[in-house]
Amino acid sequence: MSDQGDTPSANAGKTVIEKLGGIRDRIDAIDNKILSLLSDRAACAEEVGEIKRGAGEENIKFYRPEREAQILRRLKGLNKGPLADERITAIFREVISSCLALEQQINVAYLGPKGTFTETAVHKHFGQGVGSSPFNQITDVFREVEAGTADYGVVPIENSTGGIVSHTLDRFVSSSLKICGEIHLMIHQNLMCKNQDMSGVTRIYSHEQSLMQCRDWLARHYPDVVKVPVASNAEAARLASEDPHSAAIGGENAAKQYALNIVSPHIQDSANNMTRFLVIGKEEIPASGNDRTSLLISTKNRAGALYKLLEPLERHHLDMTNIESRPAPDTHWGYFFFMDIDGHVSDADMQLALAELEGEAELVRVLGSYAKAIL
Ligand SMILES: O=C(O)C(=O)C[C@]1(C(=O)O)C=C[C@@H](O)C=C1
Repeated sequence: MSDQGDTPSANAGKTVIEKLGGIRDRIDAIDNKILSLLSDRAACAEEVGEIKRGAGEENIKFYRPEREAQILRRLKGLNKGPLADERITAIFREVISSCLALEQQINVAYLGPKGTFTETAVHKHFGQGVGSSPFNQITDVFREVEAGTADYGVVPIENSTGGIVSHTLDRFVSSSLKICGEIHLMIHQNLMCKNQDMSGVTRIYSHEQSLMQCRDWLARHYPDVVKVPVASNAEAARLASEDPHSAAIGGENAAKQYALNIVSPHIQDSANNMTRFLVIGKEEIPASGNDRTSLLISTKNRAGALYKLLEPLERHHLDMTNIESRPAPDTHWGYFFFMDIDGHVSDADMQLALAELEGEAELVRVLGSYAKAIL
């Protein structure tokens, strides 16, 4: 069959079956090429793994998030469609994840239980090739990584509707772990129950953040149904799976996990409901070319203290994208500030600003420099 075998003119007069047959032949030939190229790529990854192992250096890293970010960014830039950037990124994420698994199996601890948005974030960032284990508390995720039982951890840090996750911020104060990456996940909330519809349902379970994200929709559609906050959306789904008079709000994963029917999809009040997650680990990540740096700074509670912290950033033209303050109860310092700044800690202007900040603050700790989320 020629390459042009199924062009409109070549297809004229053919039956639908014949036309489809021609295109399917082409798809089969393309799949054969993709398979062969995937095998070549996987063999390269095996070679990379051998070189890394052979280098004999302690702490050599198989997982290289900055390199992964560069690959995905480059391919996203080259993509001309018709597949959306998001799909191309997801496909190549899986390819890289499977290649990494040939080099080394890595384990990721996350805020569970199974079926939460954090689990979805783990696989959005690491693909399906990693091992993942759920833990009930944010502090448990930190502990697993600190103890070396898990290589990395994933925890939520902020939601565009619900705001900051203070447990995560506070835990950095007592931890020496680094931030190795960030994940942005669009959050779609769904109403789900055991039956095909909501008749007979008298209560709706969900995490309080999710209830908040759907507050207006719930007030419009189910003003008289009792809303019950529980520890996680997955727990809500579990409860709804055991009681036909209950429903739950959560992600598709939670519905799948507990075999519930989604009776109303995408019920969150804001179309741009996004949660940001952090990847935590033990190492510092080299620059990828488009990075963010997170700082933990403590200062005495005196007039103008915050202004003094911001001055060095302005002097060195650094963009601060986020700042959060938290009280520091057991110290004489007064406040901790968590800042996100565009750039990498190895950049010259960042180094100058950090040196000046150290002169102003009681404590300046770089929590990590890491590639910005790709999509
Ligand atoms: O370039 C490397 O260091 C690799 O290990 C290869 C590879 C890849 O498949 O492209 C795999 C895992 C790393 O996290 C980054 C990239």
